[in-house]
Amino acid sequence: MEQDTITAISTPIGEGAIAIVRISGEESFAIANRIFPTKDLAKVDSHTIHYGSLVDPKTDEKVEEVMVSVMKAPRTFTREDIIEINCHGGMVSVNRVLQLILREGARLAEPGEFTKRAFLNGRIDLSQAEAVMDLIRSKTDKAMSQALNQMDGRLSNLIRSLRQQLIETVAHVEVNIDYPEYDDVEEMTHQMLVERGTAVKEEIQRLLLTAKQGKILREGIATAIIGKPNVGKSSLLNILAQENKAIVTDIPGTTRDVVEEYVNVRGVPLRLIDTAGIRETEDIVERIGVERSRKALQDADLILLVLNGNEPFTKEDAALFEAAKEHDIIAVINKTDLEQRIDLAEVRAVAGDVPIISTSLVEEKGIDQLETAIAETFFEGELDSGDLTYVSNVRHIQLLEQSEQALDEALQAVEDGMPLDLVQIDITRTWELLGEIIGDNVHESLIDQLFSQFCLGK
Ligand SMILES: Nc1nc2c(c(=O)[nH]1)N(C=O)[C@@H](CNc1ccc(C(=O)N[C@@H](CCC(=O)O)C(=O)O)cc1)CN2
Ligand SMILES: Nc1nc2c(ncn2[C@@H]2O[C@H](COP(=O)(O)OP(=O)(O)OP(=O)(O)O)[C@@H](O)[C@H]2O)c(=O)[nH]1
Ligand SMILES: [K+]
Ligand SMILES: [Mg+2]
Repeated sequence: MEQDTITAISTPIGEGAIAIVRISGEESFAIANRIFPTKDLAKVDSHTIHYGSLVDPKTDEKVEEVMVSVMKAPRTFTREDIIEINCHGGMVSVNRVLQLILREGARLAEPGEFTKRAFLNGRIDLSQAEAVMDLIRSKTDKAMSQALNQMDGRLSNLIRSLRQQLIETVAHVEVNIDYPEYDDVEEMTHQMLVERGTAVKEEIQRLLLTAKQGKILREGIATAIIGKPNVGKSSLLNILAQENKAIVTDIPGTTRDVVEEYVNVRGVPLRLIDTAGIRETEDIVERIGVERSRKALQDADLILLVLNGNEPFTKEDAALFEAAKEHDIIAVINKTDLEQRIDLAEVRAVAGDVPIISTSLVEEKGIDQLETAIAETFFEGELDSGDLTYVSNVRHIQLLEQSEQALDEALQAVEDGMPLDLVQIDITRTWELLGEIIGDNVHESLIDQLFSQFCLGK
C-alpha cells in the first residue's frame, strides 16, 4: 500500500471563484492541523466542512481564509484520509496554499494519482478508473452517461460474470483430468465446454458489436463537410451548430483551415469538420488547406458532400463523390433559393443510392430533412445508451478481440478432440485476458501509463 501523503490542486488552473487543494494519505490530518489552527480536524466528524484561517506555522502569518473538508478513511475517494481545502480561486492564493502543504510534508501528486490510489486500494477496478477519465473528457451527453454507467461498474460486472462462467468450466475440466477413467464424465465435459464456451463467446461478440456505437458515443461521428469553394460548407456548419463558428463570406477560399465543432443532431453526437473548398490552387496557404480537407475526408465516418444548386454539376463535383465513395455520404444541394442550374439527373447518376437533400441555408430550408437523413444513416431509430453495456475504450476492445480468439481456439480444440489440458490452457488464457479489462494481472507499467493520462489533481 502507498505510504506518501500526496497533494494537488484539483480544480482548473486559472482564475475562479473557488479552488480546491486536495490532500490524501496518512499524514493528511496532521498536515492540515499544523496549518489550520482554528480547530482540531482529527476530532471532527468525517464528511464535515469547517470555516477558518490558514496560517503559516513558521511566521504565524495568515495565508488564507478557507473552508476545509474532512473525510476519514476508509470511506473516501482514495480510501485514505482526505483533506480538501477550499480557498479563493486566484493563482497566487492557490499556489501559496499548495506550497504550504508541500512544505509541511506532502508530496506533489502525479497526474491521476488520487484515482490510482482508489484503484490500488480496491475501491474501483481499472475499467471504472478509466471511466473516470472518460467522464472528464466526454464531449456529449451520451458519452457522459456511458462513462457514468461504466463507473458504476456495469462493464466490470459483465466481465466478472463471464470470467466466473469460464472458471466453472475449467473446474469441470480439472475433474475430468483428475479422473480420466470415467468415460461419461469426459463426454459431459465436452458437451459442457462447447455449451458454456459458446455462450461466453456470443456475449463477447455482442459486446464487440457495441464497440462501433461506443466509439460514436465517445467521440461523436466524425463528419466532414466537403465541397468545392463557396458552395456553403461553413454556412452548413454554423446552422447545425446553431452558432457562427466558421467564417462565411462570398469569397471562394474563405476557409483555409479545418474548423471543428461538436453538435447533437437528434441525439446523435457529431464531430463536425468544416474544411477548405477543394480545388486546384496556386495559393500556398489555400493549398495546405485543401490537403487537410482531403485528409479530413479520409478520416471521416460520414461525408456531407455539398453542391451548389445555382451552378451546373461539374467533373470536380463528380471527383469528390469518387474520393468519398468508401464512406457514408449524404449529398446536399444547397442554394435552392437561387435559380437552379444543376442537373439533378446528372447528380443522381453519379450519387447512386446516396441520399440527396436540397437546402437553402440562407433561408434555413431543408435542415430538418438533412437532420433526419443523418440520424437514419447511422441508426435504426435513436441511439440508446440506456440499457446496453457499451465498450468504447480501445484497450478494452483489443482485449475482447483477443479473448474471443483464445476462446475460439479452445472450442476448436474441443472439436478436434484435443486433450483437455490443452483446451484448459486456452480457456485460462481467455479468463486472463478478460481480467486485464478490469485490471487483474495487468503489468505495473501499464497501470502507470494509463493513470499518467489523467489530469493533475484527479
Ligand atoms: N469536493 C469533491 N468533489 C468531488 C470529488 C472529490 O473528490 N471532491 N469527486 C472525485 O472524483 C467526485 C465525487 N466522487 C467520489 C466518489 C467516491 C467518494 C467516496 O467517499 N466514496 C466512499 C463512500 C462515501 C459514502 O458513502 O459516504 C466509498 O466508496 O467508500 C467520494 C467522492 C466529484 N466531486
Ligand atoms: N443564396 C444563397 N447563398 C448561400 C447559401 N448558403 C450559403 N450562401 C452564401 O454563399 C457564400 C459562401 O458561403 P460559405 O458558407 O462561406 O461557403 P464555403 O463552402 O464555406 O466557402 P469556402 O470556405 O470559401 O470554400 C456566402 O456568401 C453565403 O452567404 C444559400 O443557401 N443560398
Ligand atoms: K466562402
Ligand atoms: Mg468555408
